[in-house]
Amino acid sequence: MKGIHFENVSKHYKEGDRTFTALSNVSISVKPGEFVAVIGPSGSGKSTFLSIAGALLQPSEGNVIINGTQLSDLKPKELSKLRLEQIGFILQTSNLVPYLTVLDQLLVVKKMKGSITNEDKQLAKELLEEVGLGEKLKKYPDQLSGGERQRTAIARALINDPNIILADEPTASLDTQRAFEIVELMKSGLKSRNKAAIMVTHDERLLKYCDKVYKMVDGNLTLSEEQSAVQ
Ligand SMILES: Nc1ncnc2c1ncn2[C@@H]1O[C@H](COP(=O)(O)OP(=O)(O)OP(=O)(O)O)[C@@H](O)[C@H]1O
Repeated sequence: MKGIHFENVSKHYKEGDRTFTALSNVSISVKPGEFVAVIGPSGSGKSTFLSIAGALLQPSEGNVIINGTQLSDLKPKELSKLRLEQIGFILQTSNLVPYLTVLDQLLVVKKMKGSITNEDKQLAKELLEEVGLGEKLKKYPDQLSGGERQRTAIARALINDPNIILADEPTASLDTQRAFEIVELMKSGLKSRNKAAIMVTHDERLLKYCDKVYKMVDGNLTLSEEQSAVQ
């Protein structure tokens, strides 16, 4: 089973002697090449869902399967390895390391897996060129615009050739034009590489770029009826 699959996943948080259900029986499959959006009001469970998809948080019940591997079968070390190799994260504020250049933001991810080869450097440069940052390899995050920082984050998410891309409000800090550019870039990057991608967003203008739109309401995930057309 390629891609990412949730089978009846629930997450309960303990609050004193009460239990709060943040995710309730969520089932979803995102296949390679599919770009899925999850929308929903604040507090509906989107971050909890994305954290579980990214193997950062364990579900209380149910199974998460990434490329055929059931996450509950893995030991902590194996989970970290899977996170590094199979999942690319793009976060709201890009989370770049302030003292690393654009090129090094990508290479540091490679370094986590071992030493950096010339091929790694070549690949990092190619990815940065693809996202329009070929001229900015030596710049630091504070020398970049918000859109350029998100472009760096997209290239970084792709450097290990992960199967799954998870994006949490990737356009939150951008104006409309930049937001569209970033989502178009994400879409072309993941479609050309056949990645399964999930984007959590508040911004309904971005849904036209997605193949399917799911709504999260009070921890329940349903396919939205106003599903966007496949581009
Ligand atoms: N560690 C925690 N302990 C207890 N409750 C939590 C915890 N994390 C989240 N919650 C609760 O679970 C619910 C879902 O939270 P979550 O952060 O997943 O929502 P969200 O849809 O991402 O919201 P937002 O759009 O505001 O980021 C909320 O009611 C939140 O208060």
